[in-house]
Amino acid sequence: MQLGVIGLGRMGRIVVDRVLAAGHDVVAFDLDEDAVDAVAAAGASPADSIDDLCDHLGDDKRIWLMVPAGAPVDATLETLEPRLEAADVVVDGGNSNFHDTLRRADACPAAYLDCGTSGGPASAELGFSLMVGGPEWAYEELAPAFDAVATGPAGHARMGPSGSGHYVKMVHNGVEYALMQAYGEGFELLHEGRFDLDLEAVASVWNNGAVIRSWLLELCEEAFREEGSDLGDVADRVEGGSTGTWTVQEALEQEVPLPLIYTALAERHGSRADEGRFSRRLANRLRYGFGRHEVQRQ
Ligand SMILES: NC(=O)C1=CN([C@@H]2O[C@H](COP(=O)(O)OP(=O)(O)OC[C@H]3O[C@@H](n4cnc5c(N)ncnc54)[C@H](O)[C@@H]3O)[C@@H](O)[C@H]2O)C=CC1
Ligand SMILES: O=C(CO)[C@H](O)[C@H](O)COP(=O)(O)O
Repeated sequence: MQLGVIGLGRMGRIVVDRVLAAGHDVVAFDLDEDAVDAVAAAGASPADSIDDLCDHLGDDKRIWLMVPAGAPVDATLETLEPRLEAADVVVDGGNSNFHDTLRRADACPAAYLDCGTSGGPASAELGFSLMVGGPEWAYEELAPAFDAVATGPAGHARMGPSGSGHYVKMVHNGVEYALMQAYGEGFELLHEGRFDLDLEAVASVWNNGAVIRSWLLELCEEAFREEGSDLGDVADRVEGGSTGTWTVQEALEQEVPLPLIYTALAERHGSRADEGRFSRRLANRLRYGFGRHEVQRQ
């Protein structure tokens, strides 16, 4: 198949590389010319505008957006839409708010797939977990691309109609916040408590057979190995927060109590007062582990 990819940052570059590695053709565009040059060197056809990308793709366009959520998605769609028809398919692989997705799917002349993407840049080798919403025929049509970008056929599934993919990813991120908070609190007690412990060794032994082993715990182990048991100069400041806020807002609307996820979100807000809490310093470092988000340092 031939796939157009718009947005070639940390995540879009991986989409391009994995789709090329699976033997498909890629036409790629980004506002950043250096990013376009880099994927051209890797084998993609470069486009110097969205119109140029559409010219390369011809009829039955398949286009994957991997730009930041919010205004960049609307700006991209505004330019794309005059070039789209009902037989075309657009995938939004970013962390868009599902309310925005419902509005966009309704307005888009093409079939619109919302694709929640989990795994982060650290999963370039393994592939991502993809949660897809939208028309079934469009999901089937894009299956070769999903197979390539995900860990394989088991790494993607259609969740339901438009919006459901981003809805499931929003809840996934709420769970991510709560898990980071739980590990952070446990390690904070171990760090502040009555024994002088090697936290890399604790994380390592927990990752070998313990009930609480997980990828996030492997990233805790990596963080202690690279920063030391006291996390060095990693600051008590956790950035991000939009996806957790949406999860809590939706829980309030649905009257479903989510005290753990709310508390984890509130801890992020609290971290902006910089009180030096160990749990938040670990959460700050873990966001680098999975998302390559910049580590805030003291
Ligand atoms: N980094 C992560 O761990 C994950 C990120 N995501 C989501 O994936 C999306 C992309 O994230 P990243 O790759 O991390 O961001 P990034 O900031 O690394 O890359 C974004 C790219 O989009 C380009 N861009 C921005 N506006 C554009 C426009 N109007 N037209 C064309 N290109 C444009 C930028 O030049 C940049 O190269 C976001 O929605 C993010 O929330 C989803 C899962 C994990
Ligand atoms: O989706 C992700 C991981 O699953 C991204 O890393 C996202 O940026 C994390 O959310 P936040 O920025 O709110 O921490």
